[in-house]
Amino acid sequence: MKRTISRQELMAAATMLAVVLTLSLGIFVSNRLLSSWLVGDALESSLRNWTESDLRLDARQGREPEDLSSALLRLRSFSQSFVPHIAGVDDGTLHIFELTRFADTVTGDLGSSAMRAHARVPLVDGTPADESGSIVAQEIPAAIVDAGISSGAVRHALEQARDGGLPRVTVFYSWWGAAKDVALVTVPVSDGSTVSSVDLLALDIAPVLAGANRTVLLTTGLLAVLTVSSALAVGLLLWFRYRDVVRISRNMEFLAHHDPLTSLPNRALFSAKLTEALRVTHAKASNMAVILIDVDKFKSVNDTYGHGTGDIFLQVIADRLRAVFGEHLVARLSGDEFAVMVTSISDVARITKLASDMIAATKPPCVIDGIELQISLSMGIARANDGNWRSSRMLHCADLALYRAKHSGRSTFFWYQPEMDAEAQRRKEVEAGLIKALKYDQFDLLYQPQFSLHDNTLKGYEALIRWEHPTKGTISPDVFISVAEDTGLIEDIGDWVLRRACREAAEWHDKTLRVAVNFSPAQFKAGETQRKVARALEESGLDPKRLEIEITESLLIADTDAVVETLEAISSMGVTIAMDDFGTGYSSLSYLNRFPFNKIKIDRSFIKNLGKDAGTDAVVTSIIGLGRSLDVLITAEGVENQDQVVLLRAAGCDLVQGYLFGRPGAVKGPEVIDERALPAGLEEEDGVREPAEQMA
Ligand SMILES: Nc1nc2c(ncn2[C@@H]2O[C@H](COP(=O)(O)OP(=O)(O)OP(=O)(O)O)[C@@H](O)[C@H]2O)c(=O)[nH]1
Repeated sequence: MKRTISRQELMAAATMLAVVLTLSLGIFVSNRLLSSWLVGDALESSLRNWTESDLRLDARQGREPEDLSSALLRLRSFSQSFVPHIAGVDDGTLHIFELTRFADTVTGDLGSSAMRAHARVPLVDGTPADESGSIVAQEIPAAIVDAGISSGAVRHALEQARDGGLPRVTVFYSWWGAAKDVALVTVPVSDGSTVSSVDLLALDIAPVLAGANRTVLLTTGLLAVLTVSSALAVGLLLWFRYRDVVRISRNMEFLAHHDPLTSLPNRALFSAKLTEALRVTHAKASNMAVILIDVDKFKSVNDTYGHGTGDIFLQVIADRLRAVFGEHLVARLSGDEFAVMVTSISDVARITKLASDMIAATKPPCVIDGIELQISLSMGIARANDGNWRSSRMLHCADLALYRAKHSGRSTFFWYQPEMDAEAQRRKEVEAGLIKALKYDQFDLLYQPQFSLHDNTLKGYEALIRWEHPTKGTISPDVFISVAEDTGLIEDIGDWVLRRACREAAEWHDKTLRVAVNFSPAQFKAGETQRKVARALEESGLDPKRLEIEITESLLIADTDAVVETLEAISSMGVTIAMDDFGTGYSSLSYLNRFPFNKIKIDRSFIKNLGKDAGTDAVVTSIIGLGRSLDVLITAEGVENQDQVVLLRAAGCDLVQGYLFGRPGAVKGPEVIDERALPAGLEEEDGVREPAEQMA
């Protein structure tokens, strides 16, 4: 398969090439410089250091020229004053003498075989150079060339010497920068005004080189080691950097498509895969499904145990999802929302089985830092069974099914059904209607009386909201409160109820009657709610003792200090705090410890079965007993017949509320219970249930 070279690979190759070139250049330059310094410079400076005193003219005239070579073998240095000394003296004898003398004094170091050749090259009279600038001399002596010096080098040396001046040493270098073992000494011989000839000495400088080369080799080796190790270090650094860059870009790539907390694919990746899978499904005319999963009451885990525990909780849930849906694509879409794409299974029964398995997998509790947390998941499933499905539609349909699961008691799953679209549409309309209702003041309050069973007197009313729709008539809170909670409109609606109830109660004729107002957990804002209560009291002038706030225990599931502090602040104003729907929650008794309630309202589901079921009787009796021992008033709601009243009174219940005593309506004057007037066994009329008495 043809592979293209990546930019990084090109860069690496270029870097390696640069390193090799730098290395070679470094070795060459170091060799050259060192050789030049150790050999050439040393020899030349020896020449220059030669002093007149070294050249004492204790003439031994007549010495044979052939002695010259042995004398020269001892060549050590030349003197600047060498040339002047020979100037003007008989060329042959004195010059030989001088050289001999010179050799006698300075050649000790080079050894007996140092002189490879010597020759004198007379320059052509007056015309040292031809038109081309080359030296015109007699033939280049063969002995010098044979000694290993090229004729070009000799010619060059002659050219330099023809201007006179000092003797000169030329050292030759190999291609890789090391000095060759032969050097050329050129000595201009002057007759006073012009250089008449040049003496050439080819010297074997191997002994000099032997020492120098050792140093050169050592230094070169050192340099090579340094260069190689620097190159390796640079290479290593470059490699680490490259590896980091690759790792970072891989991490970035991973993070762009995955959730860092659970390492599951994120929404972007899930949507892309879903789109692709739908395309394939369409092409193959097959089926696929999406399961949308939401953690139930996850906010309370965060609120109760902190976000750290919440994070671990999410990781545990992700692990359980992986365990059950291992073969399928599991993703975390947002906070506590996950999704699974099921492509390999298409029949409804098997997908349903998967969902049931997942619910079963939530049963074992999750233990985090010794805290046992129960996992509860709600799921919505949508299946694409034709080519018209788009990813957004799939997710939307699964979401509708999830909504149904959430509002059907949670910890369950629902399949998407086409009628859910109509339900979603209805909720949208309700939402739009609620916005208008707030704007055009379409809400109204009805009041349901609460009587004391001790003295049969009216003690107060519970305020219940109604929506007087201009075209649809009266709408029960059952229809719109859940929409208001889902959309956040509950805050404005709750505010309206509180202010209106306070204002109207302040105007009641009987200033001893209390008014009870329901607070949805969705409208309760720690730190803010007490300010709203204070403002409503201030605006209305209602005595705080006449106001009662009813909350449900779900508010206390999130047992944050802030919630308790807010309740305490409201209580300290003199307002009564009642726990509504007692007995329907998770572990009701534990919540009574968290805040000192003034009143507990037994949920109507218990009262309904009172006298019919021994177990319910026992629960109601014990709740009333609990109220007594805690010194908390007990109200029974949903009282509909006299048998219930008899049993409640026998158990010691303090207050009653229900159709038997009055439907939600307008406030009347002072009332007492006329038990003789009460119809025995009053039931719900026309199958219409008593509207929810709270906004939750
Ligand atoms: N610990 C933690 N919490 C998160 C994270 N992302 C979102 N959340 C919280 O998750 C909560 C999700 O809230 P909801 O789904 O609206 O509330 P819920 O309590 O699960 O309510 P239901 O879904 O109706 O059962 C919010 O409180 C977010 O602050 C996260 O990464 N870690």
